[in-house]
Amino acid sequence: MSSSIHRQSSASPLLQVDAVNLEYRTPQRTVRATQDVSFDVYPSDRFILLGPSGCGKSSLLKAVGGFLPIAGGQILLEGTTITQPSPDRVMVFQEFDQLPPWKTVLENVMFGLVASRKAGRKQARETAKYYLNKVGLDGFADAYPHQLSGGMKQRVAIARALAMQPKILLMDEPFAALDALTRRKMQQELLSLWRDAPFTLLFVTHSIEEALMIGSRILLLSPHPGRVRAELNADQFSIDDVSSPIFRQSAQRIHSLLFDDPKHDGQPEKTPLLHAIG
Ligand SMILES: Nc1ncnc2c1ncn2[C@@H]1O[C@H](COP(=O)(O)OP(=O)(O)OP(=O)(O)O)[C@@H](O)[C@H]1O
Repeated sequence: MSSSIHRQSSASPLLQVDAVNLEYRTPQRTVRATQDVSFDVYPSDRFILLGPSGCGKSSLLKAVGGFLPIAGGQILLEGTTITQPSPDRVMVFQEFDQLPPWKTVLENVMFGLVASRKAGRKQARETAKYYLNKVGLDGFADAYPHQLSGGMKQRVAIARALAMQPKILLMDEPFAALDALTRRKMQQELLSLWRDAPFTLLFVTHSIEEALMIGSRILLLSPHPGRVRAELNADQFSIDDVSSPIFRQSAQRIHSLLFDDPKHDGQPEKTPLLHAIG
């Protein structure tokens, strides 16, 4: 896989998240979800947001998706401020019920293309078939979501997202509800899809192992409210390395960066730490 370090020297960032504060306001109180979070995502990055539960990973993804207004800072896609959802940012969620159950698998994948007028019905059908084939589901085009396993439903959600050819694919713990074997298979399949035709991925997980396997770059966030702890290059690992000593050492190092460094506790990072791991 190509290194994002080289891309960074030649390409402009696709996505710029600049000193972003996110808040949830209720009549009783305001919850600060992230504080001064900054990062850049370059074309074809597999960029991971990694941190403990409640550090604001999903909130950041929602803000990039245009579903959550920001309380401070700015988010730019190709230099333009994100203010609302758009088909150029498509989200895949953890939940298996993200597919309308009354539509067949094929109709589910076609739907966004037709609704957004990216394609007419005929072309949407062809594109949908192409991506269903890519995720190994061409035999299930006429099935309904309730006839599929959890892994198959996630494959449909991925096919539906890729069919839209978004500028950036947003994935919120998409494999977290799967059993361990299916999860590993889906991770492999996602990387294989990326190798076939690289896309830009912003992927949320709280699994250090998954971050190292999937990511080319990893942003570590501190516990609630999320602040940047460090940014890592992680392009050197493949799924086959998962049992290797160097992989284990890197996972341990990330664990320490996330949880063991007392000098960062409660202190917002002024400058994200840049590390190369491995
Ligand atoms: N709708 C909401 N209303 C109020 N507070 C919220 C809401 N959604 C999230 N929060 C709060 O914002 C903070 C960040 O939540 P978020 O879901 O973004 O974290 P996360 O890192 O994705 O967590 P997890 O890994 O558990 O999904 C948490 O303190 C959470 O309680």
